[in-house]
Amino acid sequence: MHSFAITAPDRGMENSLKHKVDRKTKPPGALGQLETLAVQIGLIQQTLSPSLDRPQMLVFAGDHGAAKAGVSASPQEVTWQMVGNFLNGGAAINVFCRASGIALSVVDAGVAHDFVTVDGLIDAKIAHGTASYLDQPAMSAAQCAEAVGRGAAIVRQLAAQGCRVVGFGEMGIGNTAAASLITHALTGVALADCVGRGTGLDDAGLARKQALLAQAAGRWQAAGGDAAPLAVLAEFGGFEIAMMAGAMLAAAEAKMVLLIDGFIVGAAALVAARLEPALVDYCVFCHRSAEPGHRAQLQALRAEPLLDLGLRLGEGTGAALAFPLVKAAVAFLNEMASFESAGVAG
Ligand SMILES: Cc1cc2ncn([C@H]3O[C@H](COP(=O)(O)O)[C@@H](O)[C@H]3O)c2cc1C
Ligand SMILES: O=C(O)c1cccnc1
Repeated sequence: MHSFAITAPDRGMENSLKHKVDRKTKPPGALGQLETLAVQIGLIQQTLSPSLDRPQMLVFAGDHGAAKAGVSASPQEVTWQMVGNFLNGGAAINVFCRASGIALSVVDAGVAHDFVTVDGLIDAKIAHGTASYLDQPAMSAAQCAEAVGRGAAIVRQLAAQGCRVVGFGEMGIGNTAAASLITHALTGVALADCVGRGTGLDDAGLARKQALLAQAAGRWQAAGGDAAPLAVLAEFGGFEIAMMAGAMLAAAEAKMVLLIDGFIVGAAALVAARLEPALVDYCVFCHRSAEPGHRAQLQALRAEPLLDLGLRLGEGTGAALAFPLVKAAVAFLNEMASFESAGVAG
């Protein structure tokens, strides 16, 4: 397995950063979570004047064998069709990345479709979709390791180009189901509390999804219930989640700021953080998803998300929407007057 050298940022500068924040022309603590964010980013970059160079969104796409069994309200073809929409600039994530000043690339981690080569699409396809975890592990250990490695390689290339902040998004019909199983297996929270309506299942659809996922969790338990992070990842998939986990590990290793989106990206972050706990120090948890299982992830990671807008879209939309706040945190640290420089008593 790949290894990643991830250490928590050195806290030696923390007091200087806090002092800089406290000397700004405002009451102490008045910028709330933005103050915590400014200190976090200063620590990640080990500077009192951080900069968010070359922000990049990576949208990882993959298909799920279990999608055909009816774990989603939407048909599997929507995955590749939405990839086309991303490449044409028409999806929500395109709009929000443009609005927030983030470049966007799409990664084919394992979509069940053959794409033509185009700008903006990174071909890292492991296979045409995973196997169904209703019958067997979604992927082999070798495929899982390959996905993690390819995700890491993509981010290392970005780091070499000077990217300091990377957002994570995803597309894959059926991937809320995979995220639910991963969350259940890694946190121990009851499966029923980790399963939600995804793209919009009705009550009968939700009951069916619950039953199918209980079957999958039962098969895993019967096979020994190995709860090691990579075992869980290979068991339930998907390729986009595995590739994101590798990309996140490489991003933390490169001391980038990681913008974590909602429930599915959160499942990848949970896997990565179980492998390398210091990863969370590099993560900005951008929003709280309306998917109920997101709560279990955030609690397990002791994360306080920036936004709570009732979003349940994925694609990286919550991360792109939160990025202006991240920029604002860095901007106030760099640009706001201090009591001394402004001649204000404080
Ligand atoms: C048109 C459309 C656009 C999307 N963009 C993101 N998702 C989101 O929905 C999927 C997960 O939900 P489930 O597990 O229920 O399939 C993922 O692809 C996710 O990114 C979409 C879903 C649809 C239908
Ligand atoms: O929070 C998410 O990532 C999410 C929720 C529902 C559907 N797709 C994604």
